[in-house]
Amino acid sequence: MTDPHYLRLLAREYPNADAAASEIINLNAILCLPKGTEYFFSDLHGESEAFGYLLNSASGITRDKIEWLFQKSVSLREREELANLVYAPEQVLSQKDTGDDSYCEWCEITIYRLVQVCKTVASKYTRSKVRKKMPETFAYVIDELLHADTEDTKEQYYGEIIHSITRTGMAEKFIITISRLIRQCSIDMLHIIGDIFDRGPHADLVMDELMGFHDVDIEWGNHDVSWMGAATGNLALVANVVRLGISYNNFDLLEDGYGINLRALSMFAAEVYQDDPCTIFTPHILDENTYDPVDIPLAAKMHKAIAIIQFKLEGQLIARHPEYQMEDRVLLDKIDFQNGTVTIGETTYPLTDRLFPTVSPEHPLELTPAEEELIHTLALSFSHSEKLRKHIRFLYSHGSMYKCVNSNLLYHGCILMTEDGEFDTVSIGDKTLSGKEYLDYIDTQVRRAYFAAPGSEEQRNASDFLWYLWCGPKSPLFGKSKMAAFERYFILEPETHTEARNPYYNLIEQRETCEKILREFGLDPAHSHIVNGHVPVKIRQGESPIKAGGLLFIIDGGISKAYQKQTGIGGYTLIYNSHHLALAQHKPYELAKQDFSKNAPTMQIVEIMPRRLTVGDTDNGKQVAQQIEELTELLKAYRNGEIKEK
Ligand SMILES: O=P(O)(O)OC[C@H]1O[C@](O)(COP(=O)(O)O)[C@@H](O)[C@@H]1O
Ligand SMILES: [Mn+2]
Repeated sequence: MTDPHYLRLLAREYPNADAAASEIINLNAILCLPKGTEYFFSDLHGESEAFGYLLNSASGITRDKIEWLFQKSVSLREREELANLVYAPEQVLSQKDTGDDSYCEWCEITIYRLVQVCKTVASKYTRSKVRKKMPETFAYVIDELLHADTEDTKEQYYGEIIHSITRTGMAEKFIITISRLIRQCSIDMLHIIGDIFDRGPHADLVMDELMGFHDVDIEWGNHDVSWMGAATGNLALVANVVRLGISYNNFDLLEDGYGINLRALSMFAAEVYQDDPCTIFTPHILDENTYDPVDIPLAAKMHKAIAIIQFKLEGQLIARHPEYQMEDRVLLDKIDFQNGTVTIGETTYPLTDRLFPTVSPEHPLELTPAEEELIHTLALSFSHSEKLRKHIRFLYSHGSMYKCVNSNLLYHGCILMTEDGEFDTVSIGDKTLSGKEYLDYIDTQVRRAYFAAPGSEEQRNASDFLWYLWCGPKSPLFGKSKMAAFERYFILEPETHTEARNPYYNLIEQRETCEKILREFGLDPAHSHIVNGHVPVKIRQGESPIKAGGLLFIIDGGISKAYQKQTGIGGYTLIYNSHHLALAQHKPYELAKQDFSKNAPTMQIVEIMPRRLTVGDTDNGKQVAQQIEELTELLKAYRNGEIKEK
């Protein structure tokens, strides 16, 4: 029974029985439409070009539609061109000879074909939903073209519209617009399961793309919270993102993308480490910088300078938070500067680099005055970056620790577990949290770091907690026993580099574990799945992204170039449409872009739906059904006179 007060509010929008009844009819029609296509990504790691391509090609969804429509009537070469046009219209158009006699004819035929493709992809949506996706300029024309039927008179009308588009010199603009609409209709919802940032060259462009997308949610990854923490002024995280950025040669992103001024750091590093080659700090060069080509030996010095600052700041942060129980992660104070060794636990190891001009053996965690000034200058640069502010805001407004959507549970890292398959517990104050409750608690803290009064104790603690989420042993975003950054720089012995994964990663091979997790989040294991990112699936070593007989998918397949050696592929995407759930395995983008048609993704249908799913089967459908119920009550209230019609 709907609250009468609410019914009165509803009556303002639907002032009489006819209005309520016609909305009920509309909503019922929506429930019968096929469910829209959901598209899942994870671990984009700044690979904006590869992402753009995967997004625009929708893992071949559009190509399939083109095949279905034109296989018998259009040559393969032209079908390829049409698909490429939908993915990257500007690029294809720029290669056309506009002076050619047949150019106008090509435009008209192309527009005609694009309209057919658009009709097919838009057929899943109501007219009004498609209209909302249309840019104003061509909204009326596209609407007419999509809904003109093919009787003779209409055919003429149709031809006339296309003709006048080319005659008025608007063909290119129209092609770009309708291609975009096709792309937008191919994907109804986009889910990004964390780690947009770090390693690859342009997380900023990935964020721009996401912000322009009509329906997107983000499940935060450990790299994302690290940037969120840097933006909220956490100095250890400022150092961390700068260190990772330099170590992957992401100068374009830092300086040009976000306007982070690295001049002070480069001057400091050049001076302090002038005679030190800083060899072990040589950055990985996966991509060249366009705007900020950097001198590699200088970048190595900057890398070392910021790494040392980070280790000091982390030591201070750990001291501020005994509850994190991470004292064993402070290693600068375990160095024997005279002998050039470090002692971890019972074992003493020689250091690969013994030059620490800024570390005082008596107070190893203290920043020098110059380091202090430097890190504050950098932090200021982060908080002043308008672009970064917009992107972080979006991570907050569209992001969360996890999401349950259409019977799928999405999160980046893991749900902490003990060896014997129980949810691991964490003590926070006088509470003991685990599973969903712990994730909810974290979600609140992450928001507090951004929204609490700047500089308040509450805000500073929450912001330090973002650092814990980056690398703490009980961080479900990290899911490993320790972050061995210090060891990987300074110690050769590989056993010190091991970061033990949480038992979760073995346990998810069993159905039982995944069922338990799904139930914890209120989902029925018989109809639900978990989608997870974070750990690259080592296909070369026989690992599979499909766990527990298809209850869980790990879709970190190496869109990030840094991981392609391990995974052997260019990443996974998951597609959930009205017919099935499918896993697309992509070729590395560098290879794919040499010839897209020969390097199409391999699709594996992992689950076929028992019948074609409709909007009525989705979460959104449940809301629509609820609205129908409320409107039906309103209608009743109008009819029995409880509420007066207007
Ligand atoms: O190889 P890099 O870039 O130094 O990064 C290694 C670090 O990244 C991590 O793998 C975390 O990043 P991911 O979330 O991408 O796995 C740490 O466990 C590890 O210490
Ligand atoms: Mn991760």
